[in-house]
Amino acid sequence: MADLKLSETRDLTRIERIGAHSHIRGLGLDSALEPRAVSEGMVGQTSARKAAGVILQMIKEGRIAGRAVLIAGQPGTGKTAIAMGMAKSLGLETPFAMISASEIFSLEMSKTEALMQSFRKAIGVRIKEETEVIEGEVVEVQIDRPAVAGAALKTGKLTMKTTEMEGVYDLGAKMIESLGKEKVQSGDVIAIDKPSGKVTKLGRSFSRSRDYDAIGPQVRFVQCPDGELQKRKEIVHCVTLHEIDVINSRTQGFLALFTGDTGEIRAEGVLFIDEVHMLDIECFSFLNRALENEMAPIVVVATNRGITTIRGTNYKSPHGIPIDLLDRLLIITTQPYTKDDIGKILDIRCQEEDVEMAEEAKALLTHIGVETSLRYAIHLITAAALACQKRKGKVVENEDITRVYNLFLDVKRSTQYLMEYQEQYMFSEASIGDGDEDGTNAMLS
Ligand SMILES: Nc1ncnc2c1ncn2[C@@H]1O[C@H](COP(=O)(O)OP(=O)(O)OP(=O)(O)O)[C@@H](O)[C@H]1O
Repeated sequence: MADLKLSETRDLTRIERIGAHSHIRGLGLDSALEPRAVSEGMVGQTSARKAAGVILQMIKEGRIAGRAVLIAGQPGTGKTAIAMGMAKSLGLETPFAMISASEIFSLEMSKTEALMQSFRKAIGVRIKEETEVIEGEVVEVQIDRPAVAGAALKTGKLTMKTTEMEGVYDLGAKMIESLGKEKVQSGDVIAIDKPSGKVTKLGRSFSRSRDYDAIGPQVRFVQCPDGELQKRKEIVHCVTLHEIDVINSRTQGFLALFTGDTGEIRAEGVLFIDEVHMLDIECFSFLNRALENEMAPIVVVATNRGITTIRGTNYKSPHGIPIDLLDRLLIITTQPYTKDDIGKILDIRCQEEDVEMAEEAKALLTHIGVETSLRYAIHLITAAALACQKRKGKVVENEDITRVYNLFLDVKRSTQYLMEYQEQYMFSEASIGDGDEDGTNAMLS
């Protein structure tokens, strides 16, 4: 008989972002790195995608050290989408950290400390563990009730089997609790991680498939495992250095993470710094050095600025990036979208947001996208779906699009509105023109 001990474990879960780029699943390239027209959520922007694909190839061959990537292009031309596509193509587990350069300037941390933290969020460590598991079909869970309520801790016995053997294990209170939490009953196939005592339900044994009617279609049936009940199993987790820092700052943190024999393999990660022109000269010099470190993740920066002042200096430079750093960057440019591309991206977003839209309404929305911006048109999808829901409709029609188009202003109309009513706003140019240099009159009125 074996004794099962349960030590406290903390699951590391990352919060998945469901948002603007959730439809991007890769770069949509074929095996020859040629971009497919519409693939993995990606549309158009072919030369930028192809260039990104070549960079991925360099990453995979380990030939990118000391360099980084700059994606330059107008707002809303898919710079973030391409960076996301690169990260997704590197593998689902690839750490991808995204920051906007202005986040670095927080009060709690120094700029370089904050930059360092984001670097650590993008460096992954794959931890290979070999642990002992007990895997088999549950024959019986027997729990002894204490004679007097609350007098002693609960104990019990767990009988498990494989196709070749059967074993009985003593249960302690914690183990009983975790079996209860997973609602384990006889006929279930489970795995128990021995060092931590974590119980995972793998499914129901095929021998119980006649119970099917009673339990419903959501149950997964699996074969009763063969071989020994107790096995050594290899488990691979991918955690970032930042997650390790966080766990490490808690007591007993490391123990929870490293159980059994561990080996480490480093995983490539991607750090995406948006609005890179917001970094200042000190951060740029930090980046220059950090890129030379062999642990550095792939750094992809993006900007929509042209020739502008480098923050913290009086000098101007392309994209507001110092020439020495610029020289290390592989530069990809994105181009404005055609009407056809905008239509296809909107179509993908409708699917992603589960919104059914009539062809005519799609054409209208595409037209709006061309006249205003892709982002604005994407935002109208959810709003139009809500308008449709309100009138108890199932399919978004022209009327819903028109309604939300009139409710929410795009940049052009908002500017026009301000031009017409500027004297009613604080600090408006009009009040400065009137000789009220600091705008106090406008503020007080
Ligand atoms: N080629 C594309 N295929 C599919 N979706 C795209 C493509 N390009 C952009 N999108 C989507 O359009 C929206 C706007 O694009 P994105 O945020 O990538 O633009 P950006 O160039 O980073 O803008 P900014 O300069 O304002 O940061 C996002 O929801 C993005 O996922």
